[in-house]
Amino acid sequence: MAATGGKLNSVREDRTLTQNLLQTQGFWKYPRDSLFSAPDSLRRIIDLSPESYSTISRMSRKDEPNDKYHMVAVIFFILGMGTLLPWNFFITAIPYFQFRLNPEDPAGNYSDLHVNETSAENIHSSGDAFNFNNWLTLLAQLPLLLCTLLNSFLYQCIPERVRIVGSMVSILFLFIVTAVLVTIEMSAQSFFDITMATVWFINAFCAILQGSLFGLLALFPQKYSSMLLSGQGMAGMFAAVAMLLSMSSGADHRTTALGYFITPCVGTFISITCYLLLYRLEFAQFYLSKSNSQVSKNYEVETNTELLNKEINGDPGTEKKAVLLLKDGEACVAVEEKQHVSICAVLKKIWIMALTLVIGFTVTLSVFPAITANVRSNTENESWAKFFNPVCCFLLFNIMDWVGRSITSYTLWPGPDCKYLPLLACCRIIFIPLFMLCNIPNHNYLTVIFSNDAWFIIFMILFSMSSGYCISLPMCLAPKKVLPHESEVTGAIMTFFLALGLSLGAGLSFLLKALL
Ligand SMILES: O=c1[nH]cnc2c1ncn2[C@@H]1O[C@H](CO)[C@@H](O)[C@H]1O
Repeated sequence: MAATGGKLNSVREDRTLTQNLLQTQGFWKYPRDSLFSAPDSLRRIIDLSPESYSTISRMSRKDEPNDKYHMVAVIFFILGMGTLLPWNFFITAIPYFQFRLNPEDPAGNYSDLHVNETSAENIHSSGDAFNFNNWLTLLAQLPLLLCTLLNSFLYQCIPERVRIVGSMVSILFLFIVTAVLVTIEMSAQSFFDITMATVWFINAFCAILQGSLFGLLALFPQKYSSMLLSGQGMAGMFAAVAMLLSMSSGADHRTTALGYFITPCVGTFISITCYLLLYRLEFAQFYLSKSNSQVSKNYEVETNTELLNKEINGDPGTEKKAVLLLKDGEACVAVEEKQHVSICAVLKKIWIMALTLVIGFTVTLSVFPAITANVRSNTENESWAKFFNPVCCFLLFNIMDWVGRSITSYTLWPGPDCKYLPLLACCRIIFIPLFMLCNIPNHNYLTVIFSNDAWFIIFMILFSMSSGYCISLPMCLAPKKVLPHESEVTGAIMTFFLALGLSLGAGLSFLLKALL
């Protein structure tokens, strides 16, 4: 009895010591080296076999690999780009698609689209009969919503490698189809139908890819998630630069479009190679092996449960269990609890963030790109008019969106407890009428008020920067509102609301287009 009392006191001492060091995620965490110095008494209580102890010692001290040349970080950046290449390459090529859907001018040069007054009007009178921008936005975002839901079931029955490689190979195939379509002559209706089917499937695979990659990232330290998000932001800039390069090549519209669509084929191929390479890198293998229960068992040692559980539970017979394991390369004493996560309880805590995210994406997608892609320059300068929309709409949006997202690395104003976040996000609704009153040819009901190009540029800078910030802020704040064991569910809920906001915005764009 006396001996037991002594041991419990030691645990208490160690717990205070380690709680002072670091208390996160239900883990009493020991910085790697302190496990082997400070908690001797605890090691006595934890019934550690010499074999297990040496495994942990070897793993945590010597065998934890480095991310050599930041290879794994770069790979996640490229994979992030890969997930948003389809969406960005399709929206940036809107002028090309509008040209193909304009049956009255099949031999024209789509690079001249913004210069040639007659051509631009044709696009609005005939090409837009298909409502191309709106359908493109809707048929890209709806499968995202559906497949994000589907992926939450698929992950149980299809292995992650099959899902990731399978979706990337399918995306590559569909991009090849899009590039081949450039060279084939066909009726506008057939071209529209095939393109829309391609957009639907390519974005469905993209959603599975995105969901699976986020699942994979849960095994890696936080830094790697930021790399993937940065890569996603870069995809839009990549598409805009590819469009500008192909337009400035001076080639005819077919060659220009072919060159443009071959770029994402190469990009997707590089993404597939990078993903396969990931499994060969020691650093990645180290984290990926955590998903393999066989391997992780090697690093998890059950403790002298009866004794320690009495201490952690207060009374015996509850579901808590003490284990020694490795987390992020550090040896930890963890209290494993069977904690039941209620989606409703999590939703109650994060609904303000979820609503802000939905409003942010709804406002953005309601006008970008469906409305903004139609804005034309009102200058006489031909070269400026030709590059106006690709530069001031797509390139500018993607750069400033990325800047807005990056601001959240420095400040999270107005903080997690602000109840007015959705109201702040609602302020962005003002951009909807502002863009609708810009220089868009063939207004039906509205008139052009902001005809000067400078207005459009100013609106675009404010709109895209606030968009990036409004989207990134709730994504960063939501995990701060929940308990550590609820963070995985929180991530899944926020991904669902992200897709919901994108789809609502895409739907709303039809209404706004009709009001133009
Ligand atoms: O699948 C997606 N996941 C995350 N963000 C997306 C996705 N599709 C579009 N956007 C975001 O929507 C805005 C307009 O293009 C951009 O911020 C882009 O990153």
